[in-house]
Amino acid sequence: MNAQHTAEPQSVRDREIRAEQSHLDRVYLRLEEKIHEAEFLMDDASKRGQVGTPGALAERDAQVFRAGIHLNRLNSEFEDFLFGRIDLLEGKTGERGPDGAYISVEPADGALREATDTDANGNGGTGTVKIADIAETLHIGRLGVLDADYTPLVIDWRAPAAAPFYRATPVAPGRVVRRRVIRSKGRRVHSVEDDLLRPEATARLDGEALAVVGDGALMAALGQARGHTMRDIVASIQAEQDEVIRAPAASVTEVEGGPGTGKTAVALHRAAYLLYQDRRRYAGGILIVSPTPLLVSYTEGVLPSLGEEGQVAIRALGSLAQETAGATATTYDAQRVARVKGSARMVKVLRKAARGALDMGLRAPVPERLRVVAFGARVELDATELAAVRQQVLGGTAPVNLMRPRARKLLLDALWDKSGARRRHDDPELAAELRAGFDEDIAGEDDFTAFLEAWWPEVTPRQVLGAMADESRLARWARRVLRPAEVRTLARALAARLTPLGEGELSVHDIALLDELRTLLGTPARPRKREADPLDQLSGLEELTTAADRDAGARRAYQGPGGGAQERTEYAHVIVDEAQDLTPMQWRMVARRGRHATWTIVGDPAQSSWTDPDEAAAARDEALGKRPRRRFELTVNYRNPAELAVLADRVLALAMPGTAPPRAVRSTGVEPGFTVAGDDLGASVREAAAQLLEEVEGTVGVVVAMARREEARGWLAGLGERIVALGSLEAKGLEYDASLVVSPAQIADESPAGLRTLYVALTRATQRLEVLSTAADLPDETGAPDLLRAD
Ligand SMILES: Nc1ncnc2c1ncn2[C@@H]1O[C@H](COP(=O)(O)OP(=O)(O)OP(=O)(O)O)[C@@H](O)[C@H]1O
Repeated sequence: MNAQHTAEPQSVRDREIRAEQSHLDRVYLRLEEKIHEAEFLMDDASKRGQVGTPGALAERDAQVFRAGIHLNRLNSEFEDFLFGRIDLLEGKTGERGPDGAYISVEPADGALREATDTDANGNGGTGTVKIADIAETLHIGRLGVLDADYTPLVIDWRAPAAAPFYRATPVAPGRVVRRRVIRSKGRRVHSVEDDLLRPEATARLDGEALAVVGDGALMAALGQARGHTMRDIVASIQAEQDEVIRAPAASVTEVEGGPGTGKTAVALHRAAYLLYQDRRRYAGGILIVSPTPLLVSYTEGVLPSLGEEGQVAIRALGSLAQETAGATATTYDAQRVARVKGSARMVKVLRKAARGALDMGLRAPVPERLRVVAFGARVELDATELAAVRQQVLGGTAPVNLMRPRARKLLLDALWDKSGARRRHDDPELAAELRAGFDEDIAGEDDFTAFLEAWWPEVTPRQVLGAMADESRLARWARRVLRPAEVRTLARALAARLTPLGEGELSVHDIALLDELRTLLGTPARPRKREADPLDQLSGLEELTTAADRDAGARRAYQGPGGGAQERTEYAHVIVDEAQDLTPMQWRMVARRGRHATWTIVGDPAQSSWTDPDEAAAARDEALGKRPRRRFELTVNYRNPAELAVLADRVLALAMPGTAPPRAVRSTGVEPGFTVAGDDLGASVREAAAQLLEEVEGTVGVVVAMARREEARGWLAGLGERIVALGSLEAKGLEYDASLVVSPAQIADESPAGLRTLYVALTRATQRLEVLSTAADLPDETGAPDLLRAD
C-alpha cells in the first residue's frame, strides 16, 4: 500500500496541498450555502401556523425535521470532512450514478494509450510508453455534496462511485490511476498521501504529469497514538474490509478474523453503509450487540463521526433487555456460574420454574380450596381437584401469565361438574342457559375473583429468578437437566445476590434468563394511555395537539435510541460483535430482537471465552434459522506490531492448534518486555505500569485475571487517566498503546477457556507489551513465563 515515490520535492507537496485546500474551500462555501438553505426551510416551515390537512401538516413536520437532521450533520465538526480523492481513467460506459459521478469500474478501451516517449515528455526518443490521461477526479468525504449545478464536489464514502477508492489495488486497479488520502483538521488541509496504482503508465492530468506524494496513508493512520475511544477508519479501509462493509444486506453476513483485523471497525462502518444504502428499510433500526459496556463506550463515537447515530443502538449484552425487562447489569458471575446460566439447558429449567412459581404463594398464600355458592348450594373444589385443574390449564401453550382466562374457564367447568347441575336438564338449550347463568353468578362473586388472583397470580421474571435461589425447589425444576453440583452452584449464586422475591443486583448472565422468562410468562394487557407511534407521523398527529408536541414527536422519530428516546424491541438489522462470546441463552435473547432482521456477525473463535463452542454454535444456528449465509475472512492484523504478535501466536498455537494467525503488517523494532514480580505484586504492577506510561504517549491497559480486577484498580490508583485496570474478560475488543499483562498463568488457569482469554489479553497493544510473571508462571532467567516461551 505504500506509495511508490517518496522523495518528492517540498514544492510539489506544497502545490498539491494547496490544490486540495482550494477544493476544500469550495466545499465549505457550498456547505455554508446549504446550511443557509436548511435554516431558511426550517424557519419558514415553523412560521406557518397550524393550517392545512393533517396529511399536509405531517408532511411539513417531517420535512422540517429532515432539514433539521441535515443541518445538524452539516454543522458537525468533522475532523476530516473530505479525506480522499481518486483520479480515474475514462470509464467503459458513460452511465452516471445519482451523485453525478460515472459509475463504471472498468476503463474504456483505449483509455490507456501507447505513445512514443516524445509524446510523453517532449524529449524525443525511440521507445514507446503508456499514457494514462485522467478523465475524472472524484473527492470522497463523509457526506455527499453537490455543487449548485449538480456536479459532485464530494462523493459520500458509501456511494458506489467511491468503492474504487477502497477496492483498487495495483493488481486490479480498474479505472484508478492515483488514490490520495487527504488529511485535514477543521478547514485546513495538512497533508496528502498518494498511492499510484498504475506505476507502469505515465499519468497526466490536464496535460501535466500527475504528482505522487507521501508514504502511504495506512501506515500513517496505524502509527497514531490511541485515546480511550475508537476512531473511524474511513480514510483507509482496506479492500478485504470494504467487501464486508458493502456486502448485500440480505440474509446473514458472517465475518471471522483474528485480533486487530478490523472486525469491530468494519461492523460499525457497515451499519453506516446500510443506512446510507437503504435508509427507509433501516428506519426499523440497527442494533449493534457488544459484549461489555467498556466496548460500547469505546466504540460509540464512531457512528456519529460517520454522520450516523439516530437509527443505531449500540448495546452491551447486560443492557439488551433494558426496554423489556427494565433491568441492566454490569456484574460478572464466576465462570462456573456463568457456564450454568448461559447453557441452553436453562430453557427447560426456566420453563418448569415459570410454571412452578404459580404454586409458591409469592405474594399471598395459594388457597387450597375453592368454595362458592351456586343455586343456593355450596360447591367446593379441594386441593386434589384444584391441582388437576391447574395441570389441565398448564397443558396449553400460552405464556403463563396469559393463561388466567383459561384457568377461570376450567375452574368454572370443574365447579359446574361438581354442582351436579349438568344432570338437571336434558334439553341442550335449557342446559346452556342454565350454565350461562351459573358462570355469571359465580364469576361475579368477589370471593371467586379474589381466589383466582391468589391461585393464578401474575408472576414476574424477577420473582421466578428469586424463587430459583432455593436449592431444593431448583433441584425439582432442574431434575434430569442439570447435575446436582450445577444446581447447587446456580442456587447459591442466585441466593447470594437476590432476595426470595428476586430483588437485588443482577449479573450480566441473569439478563438473558430474565428475558427468556419474560417470554415464558408474558405480560398481561393492561389498559394504558395510548402513546403515539413515533415512527408514524400520521398516527402521531392524532395524539399530538400543539405544534410543540408535534415537534417533540417528530424529533423522537428521527433521534432514535442514540438520542435517548426511541427504545425498540425489534430491529431491521442486527450486528453482533465478538460473536464468539455469546452464550446459548444470549443468542436466544439477541434472536428475539431480530426475528425479521438481516444480520451481520463478526467474531473470532480463537478469542472465545465460552467453554462449550458446539452448544453456542447450535444456538447461533437456531437464532439465524434458514437464512442464507455469506462468509468473509479478514486476514491482516492492523493493531499489533509483528514483534508482539509473535508472542500471541504462541498462545494461539496452544489454545487452538492449527489456527492460522492474522498477518501483522507493522513493525516497531521494540520487543515485548518480561519482568518477574517481587513479593509485593501490587507494587510491581504499579512500577511496571508507571514505566509504560513514561514510554508511550497514549493509553495503557493493565490486564489481570478476573479475580484480581478490584485489587488491580487499587494498585493503579492515582496514576492518571491514561491508564486502566481490566479483568481479562473485560479486555475484549479494546485497544491500548501499551499493555501490561499480569500473570499469564493465572489468566489461563481461571477457566477452561483461559488460554483463549490470555490470547485476547496479549493482543491489545498497538506499541508496547510488557508481561509481569509471578512464581506461578514458572519464568525462566529472562523473566519469560513458561506459557510464552518459544520451545
Ligand atoms: N483499514 C484500516 N485503517 C486504519 N486502521 C485500521 C484499519 N483496520 C483496522 N484498523 C485499526 O486496527 C485496530 C483494530 O481494529 P478492530 O478493533 O476493529 O479489530 P478487531 O478485529 O475487532 O479486533 P479484536 O478481535 O481484537 O476485537 C483499530 O485501531 C482500528 O482502527
